[in-house]
Amino acid sequence: MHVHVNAATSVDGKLSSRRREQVKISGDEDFARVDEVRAASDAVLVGVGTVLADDPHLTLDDAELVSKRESRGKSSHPARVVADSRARTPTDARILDDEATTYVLVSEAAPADRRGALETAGAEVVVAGDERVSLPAAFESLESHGVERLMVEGGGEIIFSLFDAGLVDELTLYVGSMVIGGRDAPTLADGDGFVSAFPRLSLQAVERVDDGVLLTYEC
Ligand SMILES: NC(=O)c1ccc[n+]([C@@H]2O[C@H](COP(=O)([O-])OP(=O)(O)OC[C@H]3O[C@@H](n4cnc5c(N)ncnc54)[C@H](OP(=O)(O)O)[C@@H]3O)[C@@H](O)[C@H]2O)c1
Ligand SMILES: Nc1nc(=O)c(N)c(NC[C@H](O)[C@H](O)[C@H](O)COP(=O)(O)O)[nH]1
Repeated sequence: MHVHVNAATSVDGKLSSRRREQVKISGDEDFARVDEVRAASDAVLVGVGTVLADDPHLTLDDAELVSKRESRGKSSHPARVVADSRARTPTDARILDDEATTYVLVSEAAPADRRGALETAGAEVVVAGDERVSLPAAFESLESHGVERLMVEGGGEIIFSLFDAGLVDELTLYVGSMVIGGRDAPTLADGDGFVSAFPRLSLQAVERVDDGVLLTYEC
């Protein structure tokens, strides 16, 4: 499976503010590019932290991209995936509407009633891992459902885990020309952080987009 992480940060590496509320870092051109990356993917993944903070929809905004997918025999939108060990996704989350298939990756620790509630709300629940979602095992399961290209839209906890597990193939990072600051504001890669064996990336392209910079890396 090809795993493409896309994110937008401030110049100081923050994904949002210390309030963990969504901050519009990208401009129109970058959001249009994000829509194209979504359209080229079989599924789009976020961590449950992003679902709780942003309540994202993760479908395509551009009707032309929807028709192009349909003409290629694909579903109208990529599937949506949330990594959610304890099945905390609210049943009224926007990702659980019927516009696209939604997989909720949970661990064995997820309470049975929460799993059931998510299934009733239309989610396909995938169990992988004991306490926390095992990303390698969950990705194998997604592959068996036909997911060959996976886009990851954050946040910082899940992105760290993906780098830690060596699962990232490509990173596109939009750096907006703004400072967010705050020692408790989420960054591109949070988790425990690395103290050695830092993942090294190979810079492929640097491009001016909106009033910021788009960096493309092979990982
Ligand atoms: N600017 C951007 O591009 C962008 C993109 C996305 C999000 N954001 C911002 O980022 C913030 C949310 O980021 P976040 O770091 O709090 O949340 P996150 O990475 O979206 O979700 C983290 C949660 O995912 C769950 N998870 C399940 N399996 C995991 C695993 N193997 N490794 C790590 N986590 C796993 C954990 O909860 P359980 O232990 O309960 O499973 C964890 O707390 C919000 O402020 C949002 O606005 C910004
Ligand atoms: N590329 C990007 N630039 C930003 O400035 C920003 N704040 C996000 N944030 C990503 C986060 O996951 C959002 O929740 C989804 O981008 C919302 O997706 P929807 O429009 O609801 O489909 N992503």
